[in-house]
Amino acid sequence: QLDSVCGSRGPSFEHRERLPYIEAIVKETIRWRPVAPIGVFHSATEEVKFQGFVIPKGTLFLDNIWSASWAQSRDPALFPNPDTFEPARFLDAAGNLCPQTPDSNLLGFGRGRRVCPGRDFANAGLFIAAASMLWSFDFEWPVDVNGKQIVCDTFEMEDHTILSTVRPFEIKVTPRHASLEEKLFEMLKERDTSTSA
Ligand code: HEM
Repeated sequence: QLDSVCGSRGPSFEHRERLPYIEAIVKETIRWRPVAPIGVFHSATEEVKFQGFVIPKGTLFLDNIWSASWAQSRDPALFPNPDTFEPARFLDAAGNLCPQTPDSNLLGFGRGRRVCPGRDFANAGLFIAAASMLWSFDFEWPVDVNGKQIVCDTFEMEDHTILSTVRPFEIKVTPRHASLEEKLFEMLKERDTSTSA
């Protein structure tokens, strides 16, 4: 899809609507491994009574996004084989984004009035990063001296205060186009000219 839509010029936001598989990769990534497990701190601006509890003014709250999102994003009724990374679950038989699949935006970006206001910007950034990397390179697991693949355990997560990522891992990266470096510089130059014009 990337090669037929973007050809030798590389992906840009103009291609976004015609790259539903890349959009599906982004949605599946947000579902599969939410990166902000506890959201950000909120505080009660006044005393709140909730389900028999009195929450004093000034109480700090953290939304347990990991637990809520994880439980929801692992629900096999919503997402069959939930532990498998499967972007196609967000596509219909014709390969278009499928509105029936629950939106993973609801899983990784919080909820309610304090839902992440940067989610469209984040999704756009993830789209262009995924499209550009996959257009530019092939990615494979490296092999050890016996030719056995060294596969990263994607359940081994690391905490970084409010963020959670997989541990550092190695990957073999091979350019998919001749003279890739020159092509990438040309693309950047073209975009600089079109944005400054
Ligand atoms: C993949 C990228 C991102 C993820 C997964 C993410 C996720 C989240 C989550 C889970 C929250 C907490 C919601 C809550 O506590 O209820 C949040 C809050 C927030 N995010 Fe993001 N975010 C991302 C990118 C961004 C970007 C790019 C921006 C800004 C350009 C941004 C700005 C904010 C702000 C300002 C809040 C606080 C909102 C509030 O408390 O009212 N985020 N984000």
